[in-house]
Amino acid sequence: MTYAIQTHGLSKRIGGHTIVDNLNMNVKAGEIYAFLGGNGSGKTSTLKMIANLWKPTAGSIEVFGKTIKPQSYEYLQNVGSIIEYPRFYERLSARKNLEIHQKLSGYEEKGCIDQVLKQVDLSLSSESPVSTFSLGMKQRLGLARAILTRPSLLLLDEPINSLDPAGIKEIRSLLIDLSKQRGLAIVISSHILSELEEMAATVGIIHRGRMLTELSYQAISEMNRQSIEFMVDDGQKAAFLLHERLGLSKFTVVDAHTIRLYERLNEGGKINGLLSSEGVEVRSMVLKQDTLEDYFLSLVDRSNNHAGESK
Ligand SMILES: Nc1ncnc2c1ncn2[C@@H]1O[C@H](COP(=O)(O)OP(=O)(O)OP(=O)(O)O)[C@@H](O)[C@H]1O
Repeated sequence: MTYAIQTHGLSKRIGGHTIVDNLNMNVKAGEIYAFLGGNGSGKTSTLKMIANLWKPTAGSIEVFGKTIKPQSYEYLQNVGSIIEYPRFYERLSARKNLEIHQKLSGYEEKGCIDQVLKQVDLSLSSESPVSTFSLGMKQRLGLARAILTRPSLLLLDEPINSLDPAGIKEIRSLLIDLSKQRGLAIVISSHILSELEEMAATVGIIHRGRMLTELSYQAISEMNRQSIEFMVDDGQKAAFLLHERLGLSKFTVVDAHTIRLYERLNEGGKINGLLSSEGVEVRSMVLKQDTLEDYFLSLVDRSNNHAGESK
């Protein structure tokens, strides 16, 4: 397995506060990786360390198998990034901004500016000053600049959160295309789960500087399953009946009164009937869609409770 990024025990302390805490991140080459976490959870700080804008306090980072040192800058030729807000020479045109970037990075390939402008759908506005661009256009120009030198890894810090739904859709399909066409690994940080879960092969969830979990797409799809949630007076007895009488196995006992069933969803009435006839009181029966959002919130809850206990 080739990894675009692996961090090992990565930590950052500033002013006595640990803002990235022993973080292990694993981004495979060529995949889209959603880096999810609430405000202030440490996403930008992590990306800054991967881009060598900040030095870690502890731990290490490998990019395509090479350990990053404070003086390593060559690897950045292979890394495009938009960290925090993309800044441009506002009075200059989009094309001029890209020409300057091309010159500074020493990347000579002819025609690449036209190609990326086309890819981000800015060909028609390429001669207009950037100051006349909407936020969405600036985000797209930022992407054009980040992919201009044909990197194998893109680091995008919240590239979609300030866009309207149409803009989000556009950027999302552009990123999926880029990843497919160029085999780019893309790390996208966000605090909006629903926008990323459809496109990401892996999701990493960060909270208070710690990686709570990394999930594959397959695990995510399983999480997006439909289920029937039964609220009952006796969860154990209900579970016994489901298993022994109906031969069901795809269910989870969430707590003493809650059972979530993932099979034979069109037979809810019949199952309800059986439970009742065997003396289990069914208080409610609801069709549910588990989402990554639910999972994320439960992980954060668990982590908060754990932090509370260890104080
Ligand atoms: N230069 C700095 N000096 C001190 N503390 C900082 C600095 N930069 C960030 N922090 C703190 O580190 C924590 C993590 O911030 P970071 O910007 O990495 O989070 P984030 O997940 O990107 O948040 P957001 O989604 O709001 O951008 C926050 O508590 C923030 O206040």
